Amino acid sequence: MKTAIIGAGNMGGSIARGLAKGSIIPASDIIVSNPSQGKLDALKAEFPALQTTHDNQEAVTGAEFIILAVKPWLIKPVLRELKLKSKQILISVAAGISFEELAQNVAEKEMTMFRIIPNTAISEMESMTLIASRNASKEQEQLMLDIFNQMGLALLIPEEKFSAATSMTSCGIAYVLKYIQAAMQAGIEMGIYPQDGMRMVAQTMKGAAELILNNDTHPSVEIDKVCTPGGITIKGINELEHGGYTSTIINAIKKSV
Ligand SMILES: NC(=O)C1=CN([C@@H]2O[C@H](COP(=O)(O)OP(=O)(O)OC[C@H]3O[C@@H](n4cnc5c(N)ncnc54)[C@H](O)[C@@H]3O)[C@@H](O)[C@H]2O)C=CC1
Ligand SMILES: O=C(O)[C@@H]1CCC=N1
Repeated sequence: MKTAIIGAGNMGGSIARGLAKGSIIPASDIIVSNPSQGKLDALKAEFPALQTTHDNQEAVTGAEFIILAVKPWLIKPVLRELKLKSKQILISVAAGISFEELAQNVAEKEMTMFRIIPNTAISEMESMTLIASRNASKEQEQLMLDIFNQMGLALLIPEEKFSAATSMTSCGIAYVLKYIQAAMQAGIEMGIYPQDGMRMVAQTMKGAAELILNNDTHPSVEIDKVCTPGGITIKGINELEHGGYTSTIINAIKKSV
């Protein structure tokens, strides 16, 4: 399944690496296009079978999948220059660019399209990837889920839920990292070295995520297990609430929509 990736930045580069490491699309089927050479050289050094080019049209010619991973404001000009065939499958990574806008910029308006939103943990094969489809068969949807489930966890959702879910997951990873940073700052004030604190908090966060994902439990159940009546955790939990923790997170996630 020849796959063209347009843009070799954070997303395009990570998707190329994830695909090449996975078992569905071999590296020799992947061609990545980018204007500058450095990122292409880095990809080629890791996966010698992968092909690279500076010419977007050369990349997409004959490709079954075309993954658009340029900045949102470049989607329109890049798409308008491409000559796409009705049988090709267009996959856009651009946040905030609707199927309707994509369709307006291609000749084949009814072609199969997907929108995907990974987060930056895709570089670790631990992305939460959102997928929406347009004019796709069940088999094509399943293939997309299979591909992106190899790079973490993938979920197919309707396009109208995309911006809310993007805020929770793709922007959300920055909010989660912000918690790690804040907890580290507290540790530093109390004499914990930043490098030690970073590992302590990151492993704590990974453990919290594993508790939820492995047991299908609810955060309130897990929080209850930590909070000994009259103990120390509930003092911190109540302080978080006095400081508007829950409300601030709700507002932050809604602000990014
Ligand atoms: N960074 C993130 O966390 C996420 C980004 N996205 C979306 O992914 C898309 C790409 O974002 P990033 O990878 O972060 O940006 P980036 O700036 O790291 O990568 C974009 C790449 O496109 C290349 N490029 C520029 N003009 C080009 C052209 N005419 N043809 C081919 N390549 C060209 C750039 O040289 C660069 O390597 C954006 O649309 C963004 O909304 C989606 C989810 C998460
Ligand atoms: O901040 C942004 O616009 C991009 C899209 C989702 C995550 N980062």
